[in-house]
Amino acid sequence: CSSGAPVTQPCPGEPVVEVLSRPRPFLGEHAAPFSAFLTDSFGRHHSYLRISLTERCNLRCQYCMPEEGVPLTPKADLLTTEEILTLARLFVKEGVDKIRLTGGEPLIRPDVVDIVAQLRQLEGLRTIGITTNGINLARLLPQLQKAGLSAINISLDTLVPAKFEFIVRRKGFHKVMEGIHKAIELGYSPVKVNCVVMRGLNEDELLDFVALTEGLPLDVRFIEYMPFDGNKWNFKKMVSYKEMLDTLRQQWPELEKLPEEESSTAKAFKIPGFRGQVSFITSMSEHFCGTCNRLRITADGNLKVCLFGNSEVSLRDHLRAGASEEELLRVIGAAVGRKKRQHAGMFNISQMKNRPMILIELFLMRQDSPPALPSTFRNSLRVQVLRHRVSFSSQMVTLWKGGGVPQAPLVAQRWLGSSLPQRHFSSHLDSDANPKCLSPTEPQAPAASSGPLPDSDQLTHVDTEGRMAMVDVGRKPDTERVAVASAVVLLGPVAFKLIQENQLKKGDALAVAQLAGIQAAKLTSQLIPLCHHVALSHVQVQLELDRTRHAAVIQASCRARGPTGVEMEALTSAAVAALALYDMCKAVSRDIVLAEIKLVSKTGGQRGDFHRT
Ligand SMILES: Nc1nc2c(ncn2[C@@H]2O[C@H](COP(=O)(O)OP(=O)(O)OP(=O)(O)O)[C@@H](O)[C@H]2O)c(=O)[nH]1
Ligand SMILES: C[S@@+](CC[C@H](N)C(=O)[O-])C[C@H]1O[C@@H](n2cnc3c(N)ncnc32)[C@H](O)[C@@H]1O
Ligand code: SF4
Ligand code: SF4
Repeated sequence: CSSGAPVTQPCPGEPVVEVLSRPRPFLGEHAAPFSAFLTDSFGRHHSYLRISLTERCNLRCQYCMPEEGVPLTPKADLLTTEEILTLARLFVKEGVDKIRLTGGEPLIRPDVVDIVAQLRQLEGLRTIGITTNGINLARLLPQLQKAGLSAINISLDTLVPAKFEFIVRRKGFHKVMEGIHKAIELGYSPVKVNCVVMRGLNEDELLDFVALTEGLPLDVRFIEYMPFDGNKWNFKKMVSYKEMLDTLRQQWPELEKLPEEESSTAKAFKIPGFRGQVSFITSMSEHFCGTCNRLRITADGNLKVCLFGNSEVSLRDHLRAGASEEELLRVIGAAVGRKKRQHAGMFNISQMKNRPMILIELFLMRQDSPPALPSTFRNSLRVQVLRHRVSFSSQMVTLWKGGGVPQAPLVAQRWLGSSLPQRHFSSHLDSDANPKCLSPTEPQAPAASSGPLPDSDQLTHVDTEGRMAMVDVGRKPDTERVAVASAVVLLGPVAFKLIQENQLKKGDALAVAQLAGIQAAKLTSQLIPLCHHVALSHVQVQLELDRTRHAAVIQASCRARGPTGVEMEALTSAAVAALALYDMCKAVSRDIVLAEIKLVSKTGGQRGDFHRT
């Protein structure tokens, strides 16, 4: 999940979950072993870290960003500069020697020059690169170069200004060209130009792009169009590497293949006598996962071990919870250890959920919206039920006002089900039956019914006539509530090994259990009869393998601001994640024990904090 409440430390007395030792390639007598934390179970060393500096962008490229835009993470949830540098320092200490700053558009982050300058101080970091759309490049490059920027990749998908505006939905062609020339002038070599090739859009410009390399020291890189949420990827729109190569060879039969660079995304070629070169990034038709050395940190602080994997872990939450370096490394090591051998294949990844590209570098789409909704609506629908009130994202309002989905209020109400009385809903519609957009920071509407608070010596779940009743929490003050619960699944050696190697026939058990836990937290009020519906602001479920016990240790953490706590959400989440793990493994063993479901900590309630000792 993208979100995640501050993660608590393992409790004293809890079993220590060790990082699994992974096979390491032979390194020679004198070479220092590469960090085990950054080595995955296939022996790949992750020495290249991509950090997204922002989710924002001054362009709107069709292949990267859904037309209706992307919901942005609140600023407070994005990594601060200090957090970025702390993480970078840690990764570099462990052996990362190349960092690429990306985004969104990294050059719209106001302190980008300062970030480069501070990264430059990190001993062991050999390359600091940026991937940019080039709009602000000419202006910033001199300062960036002085600060220590060593490599530049610039995106440009067409050499026709009018087409540029169509593809990126903004103006700016000439600024990008100016940026490219500035990079050449300042001595960057080669200047890499990234061109995403889409059939019917720009595949007719391949030769024009190659022609640029005759006189300029460019590496023009043709990129196969990749599928991400909301980018309308379609196999027919993708132009494969082989097809592009054929087109080039017809014009330049002498095209020469250059030696492969280790762990590079690109296959490079050169036309003899040309100053520059041409490359192909073949993520779709010929993946290069075997030599993958990349990790990513998203702008909201999640570690994403694979571009096409949707498993993420929040380093931000661990940092903010005061995790020590060792604890952070343990979390990083566990995530790297779970990295898959390769991506799931072109067609599978086009079916799976992943962030839109602009946010990769979690936005977990609501997956529980009713299937009857038109997909554009489903993807952009963001409705929050904040105890007795409903708020809609501005994006949603635009859609509505644009007449896209006139039945939206009804549909949303159906989605929310009967849990929300009509009056609460309609009070947020204006006289034209359009929703009023309330931001989550606006004062909350008073609770609809707020009877007396229960007496402390009264049974809280029984009314004065002895019937079952929910506690009325309407008058309790809203406070920030966090609860963490855990569960242990004793898998036995057979299921443990299969999970560890991700070899279960049913698929990635840890990922399924994690999602089940997140879903369960959201559904708690529907499962536990007298439990209130709580508008959760974060749910995080983490699973780690404990080799000593052949167990999976689950930790679920829930956060909400409100008058009632979230321990039931955290407990339900951990319990259901454990059940889901059982379900994934029952075909290989029934000797699986679900154990130790317990509350680890709870903060923010009137009765004081609880920490299990
Ligand atoms: N499959 C896969 N493709 C990637 C990954 N990182 C980048 N790419 C592809 O490479 C393209 C260009 O990305 P860049 O930001 O220029 O990064 P790069 O290719 O790693 O750049 P260099 O560091 O110069 O090698 C992207 O559009 C992707 O198609 C990755 O981790 N996995
Ligand atoms: C997400 S952008 C971020 C950096 C910067 N804003 C830029 O455009 O260069 C990083 C790279 O991903 C590429 N990209 C984005 N969406 C893609 C897609 N669907 N398929 C292939 N490459 C994509 C972009 O062209 C760009 O080169
Ligand atoms: S590819 Fe880069 S420039 Fe284009 S929308 Fe995505 S982040 Fe912005
Ligand atoms: S798809 Fe995943 S494993 Fe493959 S190269 Fe990209 S990040 Fe690495």
